[in-house]
Amino acid sequence: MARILPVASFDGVVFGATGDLTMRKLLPALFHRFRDRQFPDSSRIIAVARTELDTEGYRKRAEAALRQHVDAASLDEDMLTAFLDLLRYHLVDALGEQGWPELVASLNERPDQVRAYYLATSPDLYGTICQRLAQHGGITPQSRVVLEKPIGRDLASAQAINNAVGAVLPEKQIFRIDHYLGKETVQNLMALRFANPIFERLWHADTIDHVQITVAETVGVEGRGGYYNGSGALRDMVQNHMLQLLCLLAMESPISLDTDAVRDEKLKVLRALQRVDPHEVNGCTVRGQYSAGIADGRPVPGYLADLGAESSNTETFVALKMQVNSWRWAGVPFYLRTGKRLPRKVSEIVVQFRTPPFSIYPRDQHELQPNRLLIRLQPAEGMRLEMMTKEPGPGGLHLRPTGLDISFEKAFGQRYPDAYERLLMDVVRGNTTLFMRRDEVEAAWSWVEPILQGWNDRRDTPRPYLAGSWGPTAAIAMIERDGRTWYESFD
Ligand SMILES: NC(=O)C1=CN([C@@H]2O[C@H](COP(=O)(O)OP(=O)(O)OC[C@H]3O[C@@H](n4cnc5c(N)ncnc54)[C@H](OP(=O)(O)O)[C@@H]3O)[C@@H](O)[C@H]2O)C=CC1
Ligand SMILES: O=C1O[C@H](COP(=O)(O)O)[C@@H](O)[C@H](O)[C@H]1O
Repeated sequence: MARILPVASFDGVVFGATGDLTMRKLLPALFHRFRDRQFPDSSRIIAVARTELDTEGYRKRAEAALRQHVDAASLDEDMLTAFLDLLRYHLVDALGEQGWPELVASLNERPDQVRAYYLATSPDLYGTICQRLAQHGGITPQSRVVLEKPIGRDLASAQAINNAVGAVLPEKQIFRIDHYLGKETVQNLMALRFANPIFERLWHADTIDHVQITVAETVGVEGRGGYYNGSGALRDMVQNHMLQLLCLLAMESPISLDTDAVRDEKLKVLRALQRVDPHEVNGCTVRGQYSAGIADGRPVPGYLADLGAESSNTETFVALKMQVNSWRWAGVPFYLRTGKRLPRKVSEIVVQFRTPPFSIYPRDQHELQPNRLLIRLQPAEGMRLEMMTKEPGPGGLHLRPTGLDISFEKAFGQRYPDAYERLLMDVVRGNTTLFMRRDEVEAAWSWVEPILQGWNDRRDTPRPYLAGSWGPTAAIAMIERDGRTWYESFD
């Protein structure tokens, strides 16, 4: 069983409490932590939104969401009742006056309590919510604010949000969440690299041919079109999750596990990314938008039908070829791809090692060289080192690729907590290690912006791809032009 490190009693305030993220991710995560008695029942979870509800009405919505999103084996009825008792609802319009005095008065009944404000709303509201909280006396020395990604939609809006929030709270009390950093398998990337000298010796342009990062989803836009259509795959997934994965793969070893030591090294990678000038987007980016096809074995509509729109220039898929300008990575391409309505839900990293031009083995055997490390972030979390082995038995020499496999479930024999479970508890602890620092967010936007500009300058439209396919064929062409191919593990 995983070690449970209890946290202090807290007041958690969720703005956006009737939304998809709260119902599908935040409440289930808090329930699991409560069920494991990681926080005391003197804590309060205060739900905030505009919808006309009272606390009883909100508890009913929360119960329905928990019954839908928490596995039945974990849904102990007594625990569920006790958890729902922690919930309170406040009707507050972030842009209006209604509800603010009552909300803050309720919170200030316990002025010394750890107070975590989770902003699960559109990023446009982050500054206003923080300013209103300050105006009404809701910011205390024990207050933290959690900002969901993407923070803004470009560098300027990100800076404006960071300035507005930073005017109310110091950096160490601002938690910019990227839930991928809460995934155990993502945290394990640092252990893989910096706790295993064997890999650190190989982690270099001399031995690595290229790296692939795939974050594939089978879902479509799922009713989130209002947000997603203004975002697209580049802002939604690359500017945050995938660049964070790339940072952890490419960074130098931090001098310690101290929060800023780790974040300093990630920042260096973001600043070393080869800038894609707007006129270069064609050669190193591919955009796609899913059309009607098949998902999870059933017919599904295309993005426009999901959106209820006649047209949209929003990409639901993006593939990129990137370079990190450092001595370690010079000349090693990083291929990234992410999309909705792809054939499988999988997040996977492939480190392809170089195959030497010479071998003592026959050429037809030599060319089979897998010679790669697979890191499966989800599902079936684990790793596989693919290597050549001699087929047993007589009849000449035959080599076969096989794998050295680690299944984290088998190795550790326990439930993997959802990323939000760990991150929410770190917010209560005040531990910002697994959160993004302001300069990281802004450096990521600085790299993404010229690509957005290039697409805009070219009036680029996303290529259609069948739902259930691996995206536009141009994404395959992009990597195959370099004599490589996307790796698709089907186990
Ligand atoms: N959903 C997901 O899977 C993920 C979402 N995110 C991020 O989380 C945030 C929320 O996303 P999501 O839950 O999908 O969005 P939704 O549109 O589902 O929910 C938005 C929430 O904000 C509330 N809200 C809107 N306007 C106001 C206002 N003026 N005052 C107070 N509350 C308001 C809405 O409630 P009401 O209308 O009742 O006021 C609703 O609860 C976004 O920033 C998104 O990028 C990040 C990762 C994943
Ligand atoms: O942040 C987001 O992530 C989810 C995918 O998260 P995962 O943990 O299931 O891989 C994605 O569906 C959503 O569009 C995006 O906003």
